Amino acid sequence: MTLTHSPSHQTPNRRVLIVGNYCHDVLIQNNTIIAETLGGAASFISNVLDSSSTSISSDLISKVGHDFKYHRHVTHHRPLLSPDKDTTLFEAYFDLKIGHSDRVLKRVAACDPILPSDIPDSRFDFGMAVGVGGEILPETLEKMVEICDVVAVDIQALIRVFDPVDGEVKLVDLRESGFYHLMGRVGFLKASSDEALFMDVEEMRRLCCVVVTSGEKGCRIYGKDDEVVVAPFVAKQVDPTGAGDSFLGGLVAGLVEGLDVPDAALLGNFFGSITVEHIGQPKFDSMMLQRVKEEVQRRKKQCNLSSSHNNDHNEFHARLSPARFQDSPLQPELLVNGHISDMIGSCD
Ligand SMILES: Nc1ncnc2c1ncn2[C@@H]1O[C@H](COP(=O)(O)OP(=O)(O)OP(=O)(O)O)[C@@H](O)[C@H]1O
Ligand SMILES: O[C@H]1[C@H](O)[C@@H](O)[C@H](O)[C@@H](O)[C@H]1O
Repeated sequence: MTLTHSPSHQTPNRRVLIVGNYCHDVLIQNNTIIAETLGGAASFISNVLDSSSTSISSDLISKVGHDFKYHRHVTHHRPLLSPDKDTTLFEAYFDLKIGHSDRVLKRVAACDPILPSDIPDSRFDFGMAVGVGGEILPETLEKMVEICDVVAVDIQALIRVFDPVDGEVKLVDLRESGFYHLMGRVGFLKASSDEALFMDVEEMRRLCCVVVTSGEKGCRIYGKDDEVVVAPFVAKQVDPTGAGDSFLGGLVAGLVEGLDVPDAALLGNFFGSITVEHIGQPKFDSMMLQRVKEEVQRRKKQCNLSSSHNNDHNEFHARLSPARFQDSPLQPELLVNGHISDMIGSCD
């Protein structure tokens, strides 16, 4: 996979298939529940795709249980109901940090897996395998790579295992995950820097485009022959939940629009940075979205006219930055990175 742009001949309304369960997220600090929100990578991703592009028509395959609380929030993408099951539930403990990770996650309930037969027998331009609680099976991913031209995978869908007693999320090496044999058929593999420790990046980049996100530092793209660091946007973080999901939504929105991979990843950084400023799903400002759409179209035109545009990457960042602050009540010069505890402090 090359990282440079080849003029796209895309048709409007490209079909994207998003596969992964919605979940209930409970955020906990100091033995206190700080927030309960709709979660699941699929929900964050569809929020970005639906708001950022008019050229995408997305199908979302997700399962929830009888207790699902957010039917009114997901009217565009109704989940399948597993009446005998609970909705997948994660508790995120922000005061139990281990190593580099910013929170300890426990899967307290798990809904049904998504089976190949739950996925339509139809063709898609793009597939996104974005499970959170082990709901994507190897045979599910196999069907996705068969029916989608390109598949983007979040490694969290493949390498998570769950403690049998308290549900704590642990990671296994990708080689031992049961998905390893499918990696040569995947287009994009996204991992956070913690998750990237559970794969051999040098090996994977020969099979697919690897994107490693690093929170406030942005991300790094590993193509077969080249490597690019993509700069972050400044944000005041109150809750990191969903940053990686919104990043992936922005990346795929950019790719579907015909941007090259680094530019699409910049769009990913953009939506990731907005997400950390909100608890739960961010609601994007309509003027900000309009500005982003205009900048994406402008960038596409610029790239189609020139084959040596890669140095303009910084310019795209500079043009998106002001749009970024249309969504924030804060002025750019006042923004510093903070943590969820800052938010809790201000709520007291
Ligand atoms: N504090 C921050 N400031 C600016 N941008 C951020 C920040 N945190 C995350 N981002 C953006 O979001 C992207 C994804 O974040 P991160 O690397 O934390 O993913 P993740 O660990 O998969 O997230 P999560 O599991 O919380 O959804 C980053 O590459 C970056 O662009
Ligand atoms: O809603 C969140 C989000 O989707 C995160 O990306 C995932 O790591 C969590 O498990 C989930 O609860």
